[in-house]
Amino acid sequence: MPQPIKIAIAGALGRMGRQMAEVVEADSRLALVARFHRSDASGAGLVGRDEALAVADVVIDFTAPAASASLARVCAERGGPALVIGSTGFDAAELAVIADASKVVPIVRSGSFSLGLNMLIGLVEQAARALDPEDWDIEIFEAHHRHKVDAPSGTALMLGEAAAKGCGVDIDVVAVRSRDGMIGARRPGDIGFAVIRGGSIVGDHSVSFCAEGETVTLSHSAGDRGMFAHGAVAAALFVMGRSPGEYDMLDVLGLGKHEQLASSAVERTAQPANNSLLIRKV
Ligand SMILES: NC(=O)C1=CN([C@@H]2O[C@H](COP(=O)(O)OP(=O)(O)OC[C@H]3O[C@@H](n4cnc5c(N)ncnc54)[C@H](OP(=O)(O)O)[C@@H]3O)[C@@H](O)[C@H]2O)C=CC1
Ligand SMILES: O=C(O)C1=N[C@H](C(=O)O)C[C@H](O)C1
Repeated sequence: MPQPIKIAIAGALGRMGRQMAEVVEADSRLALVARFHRSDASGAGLVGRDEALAVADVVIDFTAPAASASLARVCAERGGPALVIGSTGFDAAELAVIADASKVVPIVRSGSFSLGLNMLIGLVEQAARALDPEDWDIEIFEAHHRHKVDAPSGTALMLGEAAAKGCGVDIDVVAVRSRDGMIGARRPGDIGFAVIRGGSIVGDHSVSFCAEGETVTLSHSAGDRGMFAHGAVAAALFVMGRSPGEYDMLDVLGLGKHEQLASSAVERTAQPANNSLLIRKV
């Protein structure tokens, strides 16, 4: 029986931090060795960040962009541990910090650790490739709970990138992230984003392809945060002992640019698991 992987959880008092602790504690392949909140907070089962990093093999981080970028920098400076980052809402400078850190430590970062959502991304790219953007307008919709602070969601942005990739265009050129007032007719080839926030919605996303007289909609609805946590566990198992680099959920699922490397992790995740759903669908 291999030694359990030592996991530290950042943002331990957040919605995902609390969910992660439950899922990690229930998984015999993992040992929850530390939970930390803001870097110097302690008490109530929490330790300081540096203490947590000293004892962990992998840190799982669902916090906020600045916190995740700073955590990645610190992990790189100390030469570990490996990181799984689920935070969303990064700007270019923060992404550059994470990319730099990934030259020293392995990092899995994804705007969604949902298996179904990552499958949807492939379907969206395929549909966008098949449908002529002159005839089929692409519109992305997302809905989240009232506490969410970034928009569009990280997932909506990933879906937009997939659609743009399928169309062979640059998302930064075609994205329309807000509309208000006399904005004029829709420009052919634009990819629009629409956002709602309310109540306790865990996360709904859809991508509509709208033509004259017909609309095709691909959608995903998250029912609870547990499945994000199970996806993050699969990412932690994948990233443990991996070479430095920035990986995403497609790599974890064996479908990404590091496909060859990923296949061994899929075998590892196929050990006795409470995330068997994930394995069956890989
Ligand atoms: N990739 C995925 O599959 C998923 C990603 N997410 C993303 O994860 C992130 C967290 O979501 P959620 O758990 O709902 O959010 P919460 O606000 O519930 O939790 C975030 C936690 O991070 C802490 N935090 C915020 N800023 C900092 C900082 N600068 N330094 C240290 N700690 C900080 C917060 O502390 P405090 O309360 O003191 O501010 C809080 O404990 C979001 O970016 C969200 O979009 C969420 C679900 C799934
Ligand atoms: O903040 C959330 O809650 C979520 N955030 C992620 C995102 O921005 O896409 C993933 C999920 O939809 C929940």
